[in-house]
Amino acid sequence: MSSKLKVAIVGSTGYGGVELIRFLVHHPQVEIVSVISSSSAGVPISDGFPHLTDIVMQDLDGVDIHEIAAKADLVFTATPSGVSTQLVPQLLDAGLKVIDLSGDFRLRSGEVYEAWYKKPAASPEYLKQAVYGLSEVYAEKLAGVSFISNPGCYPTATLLGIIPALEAGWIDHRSLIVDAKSGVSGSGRGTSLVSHYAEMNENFKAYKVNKHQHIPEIEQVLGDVAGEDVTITFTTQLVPMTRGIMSTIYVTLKGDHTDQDLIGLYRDYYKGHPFVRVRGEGIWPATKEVFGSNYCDIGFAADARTERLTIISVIDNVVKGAAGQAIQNLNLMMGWEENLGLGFIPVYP
Ligand SMILES: NC(=O)C1=CN([C@@H]2O[C@H](COP(=O)(O)OP(=O)(O)OC[C@H]3O[C@@H](n4cnc5c(N)ncnc54)[C@H](OP(=O)(O)O)[C@@H]3O)[C@@H](O)[C@H]2O)C=CC1
Ligand SMILES: CC(=O)N[C@@H](CCC(=O)OP(=O)(O)O)C(=O)O
Repeated sequence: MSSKLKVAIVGSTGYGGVELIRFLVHHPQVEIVSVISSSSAGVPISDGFPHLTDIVMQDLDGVDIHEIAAKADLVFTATPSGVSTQLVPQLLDAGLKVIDLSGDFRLRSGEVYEAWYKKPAASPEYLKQAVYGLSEVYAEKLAGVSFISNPGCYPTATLLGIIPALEAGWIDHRSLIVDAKSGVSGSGRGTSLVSHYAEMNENFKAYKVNKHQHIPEIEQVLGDVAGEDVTITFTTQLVPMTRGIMSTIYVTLKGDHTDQDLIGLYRDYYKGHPFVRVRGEGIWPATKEVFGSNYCDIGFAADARTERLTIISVIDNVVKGAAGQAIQNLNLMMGWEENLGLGFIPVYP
């Protein structure tokens, strides 16, 4: 009998699900017992994803709660928002641990969720069970819990870039402007006009400006850190690349803080957390430097002339923004080393 943790993945045919498989196959404490699809049950997963040939040869299972509970200890739900709302409560009631990658359980208020996602919210009873899994910030709260709500991709890059300076009182949160760009895989595998090659190639496009569903998620966490309401100006843009998010943050500095001060502050804050890397003075991170990895890389430019600070934070949206952080959270939940199964060097070039 294997003593490994038995995990199932719902949404295993999506970008987040397939990336979970890529990492979990090498995780020393985990066995993937079920890869699940609501539309292709019975089909070998390698039929749809030939890159898994001879590596993962399981047939896809259907979404059957009793069957999942009979096989697994923990379920990753890599499902679209609106699906997890219904699915996760059933999994929890069946005694399973859950790590949900969607936006359905990140916001504490169901009313706020409905206002931004334009979908019915999960019931408050389950919303309050979710622990928000921004790994480096909430590591201690994640140990031993049964239900983690994984952060959004834009919030991960943005919050990791802002929180140390906000907590130290070095920035004026009323002046926060976030200019964020994402690769196209951020919109999932389903075909849409957005990801159509002819629409996206040779194009650079803003969307959901000041209306993006990740705004209340970022504001909720920053409000907790600041101890008062925080609002941000937030522009999201689609870049013609497959993976990667760059969040460029502009904020007014409180006091005379140099790049070296900021580098020291952030290195101290993230000490012991291997996946946040702080660049040296005058070196700003690029999305390629984290491609395929769980790193979040951060660089600074403090400007004494304008009294403003520019923070640049990059992640791979499918890894640190989704599957990688979900596995990091699994490790924290189970009391394992934070980087177990995630020790990949970014793919370069
Ligand atoms: N892509 C990214 O960079 C990020 C994604 N996320 C979030 O993670 C989640 C997954 O995203 P992503 O993998 O990109 O999305 P995809 O669209 O690529 O995949 C979603 C998967 O969910 C499955 N699914 C759809 N409806 C149902 C249903 N009713 N019941 C069970 N499964 C269903 C589909 O598979 P099938 O039809 O086979 O069931 C599909 O493959 C989303 O909530 C997304 O917002 C979060 C951060 C970053
Ligand atoms: C490029 C792109 O389209 N990205 C998606 C991110 C979706 C996502 O991660 O959605 P939730 O976290 O809210 O579930 C978007 O901007 O809506």
